[in-house]
Amino acid sequence: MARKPLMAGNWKMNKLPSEAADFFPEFLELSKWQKEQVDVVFAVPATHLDRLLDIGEESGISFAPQNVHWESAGAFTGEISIPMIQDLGLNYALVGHSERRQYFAETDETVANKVGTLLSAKMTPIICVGETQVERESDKTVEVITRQIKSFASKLTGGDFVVAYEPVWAIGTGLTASQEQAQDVHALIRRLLKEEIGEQADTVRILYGGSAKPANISGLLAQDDIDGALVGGASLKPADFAAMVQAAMK
Ligand SMILES: O=C(CO)COP(=O)(O)O
Repeated sequence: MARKPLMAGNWKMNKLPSEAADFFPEFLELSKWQKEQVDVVFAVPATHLDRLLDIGEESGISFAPQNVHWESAGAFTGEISIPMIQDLGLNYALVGHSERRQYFAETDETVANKVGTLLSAKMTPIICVGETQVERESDKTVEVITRQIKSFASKLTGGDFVVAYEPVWAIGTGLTASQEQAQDVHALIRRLLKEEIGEQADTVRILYGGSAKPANISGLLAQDDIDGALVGGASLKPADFAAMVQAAMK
């Protein structure tokens, strides 16, 4: 099953709104990105989204928030709703990033609620899962990934979604999962999805994240069940992310 690769950058809490637009001319020039071949999404701070709409329109790059709330409106100080994101004309949203789970008390249940509301709104969640170092070392990887996938499975009632496998021990550490380690978990995720949604699981894009960079991206993308990457640090540098998008076009 040929799945169109998706290369996503996650800027996390980096760059100022006034600096954000400067990134894209250089990225587009260096990458020679062909949008028919690869989808490109940047998850940026919410303060940047409005300023980037024109760039999205002209280039075909999709922009996304790094988090959303599952309720449509109400007394949730500091939160951003899915209708607000949709009102900007955006389609993707990152949910369940391990930094949200670790530092902001995001749980399997809140992730599932966000997935449900995004799919009801016909948006495309990019749902992050991944085990910690302690969990991997105690042979709990399969158990943790299974729990995380099953926690939102009941919300998968149609619509497009993306899963990002991000082993927590590989994020920002310079440690990348080996191609084989990553492929094993991606294949597990697809098997679990198949149990829930049947053959549609073959169309779901599963991204790898965790110290992905120009030097290791081709090997990762060559794996059967790795359909792209969710890139942190290397997505802040136009030349690095351009090289990674090029790798996905080959
Ligand atoms: O968390 C990540 C992307 O969401 C990965 O970050 P790094 O690519 O910096 O390891």
